[in-house]
Amino acid sequence: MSSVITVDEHRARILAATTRTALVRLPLAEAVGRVLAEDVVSRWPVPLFDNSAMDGYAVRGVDATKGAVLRVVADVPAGSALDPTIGAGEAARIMTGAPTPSDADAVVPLEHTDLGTVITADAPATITVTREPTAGAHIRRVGEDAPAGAVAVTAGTVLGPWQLSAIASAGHARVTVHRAPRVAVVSTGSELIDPAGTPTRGQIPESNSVLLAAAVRSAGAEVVTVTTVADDESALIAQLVDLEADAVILSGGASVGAFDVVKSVLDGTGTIEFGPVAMQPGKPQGFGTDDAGRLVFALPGNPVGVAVSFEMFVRPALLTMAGRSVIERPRVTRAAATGWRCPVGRTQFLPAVIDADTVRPATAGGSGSHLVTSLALAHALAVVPADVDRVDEGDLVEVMVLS
Ligand SMILES: Nc1nc2c(c(=O)[nH]1)N[C@H]1C(S)=C(S)[C@@H](COP(=O)(O)OP(=O)(O)OC[C@H]3O[C@@H](n4cnc5c(N)ncnc54)[C@H](O)[C@@H]3O)O[C@H]1N2
Ligand code: MOO
Repeated sequence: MSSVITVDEHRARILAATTRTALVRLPLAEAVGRVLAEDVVSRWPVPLFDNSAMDGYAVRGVDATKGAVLRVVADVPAGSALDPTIGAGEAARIMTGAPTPSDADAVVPLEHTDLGTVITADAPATITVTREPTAGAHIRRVGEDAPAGAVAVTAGTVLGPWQLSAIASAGHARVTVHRAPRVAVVSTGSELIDPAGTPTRGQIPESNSVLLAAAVRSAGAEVVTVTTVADDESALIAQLVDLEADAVILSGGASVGAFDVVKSVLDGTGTIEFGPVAMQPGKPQGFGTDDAGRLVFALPGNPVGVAVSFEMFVRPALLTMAGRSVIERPRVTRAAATGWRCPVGRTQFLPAVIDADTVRPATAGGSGSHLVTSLALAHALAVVPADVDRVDEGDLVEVMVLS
């Protein structure tokens, strides 16, 4: 893969090699962010039974005229299995969520009685109705949300808090989902030190693994290891042996430098190939499947290149592995608030700031792949085609929205 290929070609190659993870049964508490693999069918109607939407009194509507005095003959708290008989001129005190007695056809809220919301341990002997209920008032009917046997959540849905709540209500404590992809992050470079360290000449704080691990987690995948290794072939090989991962993301050492060990160690292993992709930043890329079947992404070391490469190549693959069908970021069109230069022959991905109408570079320094601080300001990537050499103020620009 030494001739230049396009971003789309590289992506297609990656996605062709990407398969979904195995199915697992997970308790609901562990399933947030996972993709549901099969429809979840409600075991019962939702709500399960007619119940009160208010704290108040279950009544026969015909009796509950304004000013009527009703005898309170029963007390029905939530969780009660009681189904008291309610005769003419009678009522049952009832709490929100409690099953409405079969004889009742309306609920009078506490506020619509002479006693108001003053609560006593025991139900009062009588109440006076101060506002007449409409027919069926404040009764939540069995199955009005969903009938028994209905599909509560469909296969393919990404499980968030609301979906998990619907599944629990449908009577299921576990779900069948695609297992979270397991990802190892390996930064390479003899110049890298811990961010809390004191750099001597030539050293810099290691930031790519911080970005990648956070990005992997944001994409709903699991980070199994995060390591930094020097530009040393045997150290890198030792690091890669026995990695329990579906995918390995490396940064640095992907280009043509004398000490680019990632390329020298991995090029030709399994299906892994290195070569330039017509993009800026992120030109030197390596990708393939290693002998253990793991997807290997060898990203260039420059931090903005790492950020862009993750967005364009790694994230879509991780989402595909996790069973997602939507793997693209939304794209919008905005007018450039200012002009900037673009590299001819490479699609430009520029960290950008957008508002309702405009897009502008996140940094005044242009699109350099080393401008790591610009990433903190950006929440979008401006995408400028390879044949454009500059964007002028007012030009319409396509933008990927990242958050
Ligand atoms: N003669 C040529 N030189 C370069 C070419 C080329 O085509 N011919 N391509 C340039 C481009 S474009 C890129 S991008 C870089 C990519 O090089 P590598 O993938 O080998 O990356 P490194 O050299 O290891 O690092 C580049 C840069 O990023 C810094 N870095 C690396 N890792 C980290 C990290 N974990 N945290 C923070 N910063 C990191 C590193 O110090 C370098 O400054 O090659 C060009 N050269
Ligand atoms: O492709 Mo490199 O990331 O432009 O500097």
